[in-house]
Amino acid sequence: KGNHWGYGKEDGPSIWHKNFPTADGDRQSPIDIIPKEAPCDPNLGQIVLNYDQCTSLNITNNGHSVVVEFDDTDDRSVIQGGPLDNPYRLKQFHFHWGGKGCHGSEHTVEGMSYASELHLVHWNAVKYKSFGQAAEAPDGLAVLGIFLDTGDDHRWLHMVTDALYMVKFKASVTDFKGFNPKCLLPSSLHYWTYLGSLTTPPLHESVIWIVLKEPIIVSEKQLGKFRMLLFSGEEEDQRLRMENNFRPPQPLKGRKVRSSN
Ligand SMILES: CN(C)c1nnc([C@H](N)S(N)(=O)=O)s1
Ligand SMILES: [Zn+2]
Repeated sequence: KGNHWGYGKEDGPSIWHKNFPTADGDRQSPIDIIPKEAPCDPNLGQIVLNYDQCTSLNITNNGHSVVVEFDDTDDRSVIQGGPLDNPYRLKQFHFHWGGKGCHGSEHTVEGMSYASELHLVHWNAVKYKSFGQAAEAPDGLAVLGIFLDTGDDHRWLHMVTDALYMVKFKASVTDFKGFNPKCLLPSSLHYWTYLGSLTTPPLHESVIWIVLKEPIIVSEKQLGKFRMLLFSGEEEDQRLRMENNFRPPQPLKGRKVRSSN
């Protein structure tokens, strides 16, 4: 069907342009970040995350990733500062990861990919009335990208991985209250920023990307739990393991990447 897409040979990133022509646009994401070509911009302030009043609602398997959704009916949890002219409301976060032993981040740094990448998706509720409207505006969304590298167990990620068995199948959802994603941040908020897009269809070119330089560390065991998720629904006969749900880097097309100090 027209809006079907996935990460397989027949429906993956190299095919998306057929149903989603924006895939060939001038500000597509992710990209390969080259630090020495991303000069420090002294006008870039620090980013400020006000997540203390955030309200997580549920965790769901949407057939492409595992998503934790938030109550975004008011400005209780926002990101502001840095390249942003307004506060942007937290709507959801999700992950992208690889297969066993393979890397699965979307952004790369000088050609190097990390094991996984966490995206915290925010929208500009000052200028736009809804997420949907913001998602189609050039300054509508702000996505905070955090790399996951492997090493020791992450002390808080278990709160997410312990819930994954409840959302094994596509379209499954379960309550997920009281989770504050502040616990998934690295110690430094230094970042790269550039103008890009959603990395999954419809690939709208509406994202101000803020990619943190410092990865968080999670264990192989914790990452392995993401791979028990399935792309397929409970009623489907094939058991397609959810892994390698990342889009490869896209052409920069003259864009400038800036660095906070
Ligand atoms: C509708 N929302 C919240 C999103 N649509 N596409 C999203 C992509 N997974 S990403 N990676 O955030 O661009 S997130
Ligand atoms: Zn994403």
